[in-house]
Amino acid sequence: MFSPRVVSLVPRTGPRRFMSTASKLTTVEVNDKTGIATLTMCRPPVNGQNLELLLDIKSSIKEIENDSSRGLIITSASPKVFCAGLDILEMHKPDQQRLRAVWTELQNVWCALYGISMPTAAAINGHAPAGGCLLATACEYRVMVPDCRIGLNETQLGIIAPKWLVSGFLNILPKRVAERALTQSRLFTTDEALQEGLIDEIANSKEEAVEKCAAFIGTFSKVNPVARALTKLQFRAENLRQFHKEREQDVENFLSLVNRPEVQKGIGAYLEGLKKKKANKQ
Ligand SMILES: CCCCC/C=C\C/C=C\C=C\CC(=O)SCCNC(=O)CCNC(=O)[C@H](O)C(C)(C)COP(=O)(O)OP(=O)(O)OC[C@H]1O[C@@H](n2cnc3c(N)ncnc32)[C@H](O)[C@@H]1OP(=O)(O)O
Repeated sequence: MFSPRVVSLVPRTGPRRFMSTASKLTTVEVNDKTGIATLTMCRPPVNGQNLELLLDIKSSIKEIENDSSRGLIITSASPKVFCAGLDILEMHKPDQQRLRAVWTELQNVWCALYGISMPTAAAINGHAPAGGCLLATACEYRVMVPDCRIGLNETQLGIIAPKWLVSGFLNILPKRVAERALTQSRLFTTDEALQEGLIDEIANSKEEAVEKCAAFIGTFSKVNPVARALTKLQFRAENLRQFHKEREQDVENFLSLVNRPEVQKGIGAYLEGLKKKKANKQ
């Protein structure tokens, strides 16, 4: 199902690049000068998180961790979308084993990114609803391009986002703002996100966003890396501990929710809506 990764290293002069996986759903490029790794999601058109993309993101994070990079920047190859969240097709009339694997891998990706000790930043070069927002809020810093939307819109879809999925969001926003945003399924515009503190900076292009993320990671150059790492993990340990306690039950909750006939009907209608949107554009 998932082919072994092919790692090809290009010369150490100039930026070093590894093509992360045989399937190329992500790439990892390490800048030799700064030691910062950029993980790019490349599943057109919207980086819908299907099983293969999730497995690939997880492997790339682990690869970056093992390579002892100085920091990790996550971004997207898509021009308008950072990540559209879970691939809805994975949830429509699902194969049960695959559905279980999808949710388990979403958990694994979150856990790997949220719990990594090196500095992390998201260069949000497009829309980031739901699972896209999850990735961005697992990072320590966020830079977003103008005129996009970010947020957790699960409630609108009839889903109660589990605690672990919300914990990054809650690290960033005041509880009151987070509660209102979740209950209203609010997708923040770039300007609103900056105003509320959901993102840290705005950049005019993806390149500028990546540069700003690298500058943030650079601010740690004079900080003891072990002390930094332990301090970060100390802040995140309680959320991770709670997650590990509940992760198995969380998978069962997800499966039982998605399999409910009314939810399947809702997913079908949602997919139709996305298709109609395309037809209206043409
Ligand atoms: C719907 C009910 C779900 C119930 C599930 C029950 C339990 C799940 C529990 C929790 C799950 C939580 C996490 C999640 O991530 S759920 C996913 C939520 N994601 C969204 O709601 C995003 C939907 N997409 C959009 O809003 C827009 O597409 C977007 C703003 C990202 C981009 O807009 P743009 O105008 O650029 O592009 P579109 O024309 O809309 O889309 C292009 C193309 O991509 C397809 N597509 C978009 N999003 C998804 C997706 N999440 N999964 C699969 N496919 C997606 C879209 O249909 C178009 O395809 P095509 O028509 O060109 O073939």
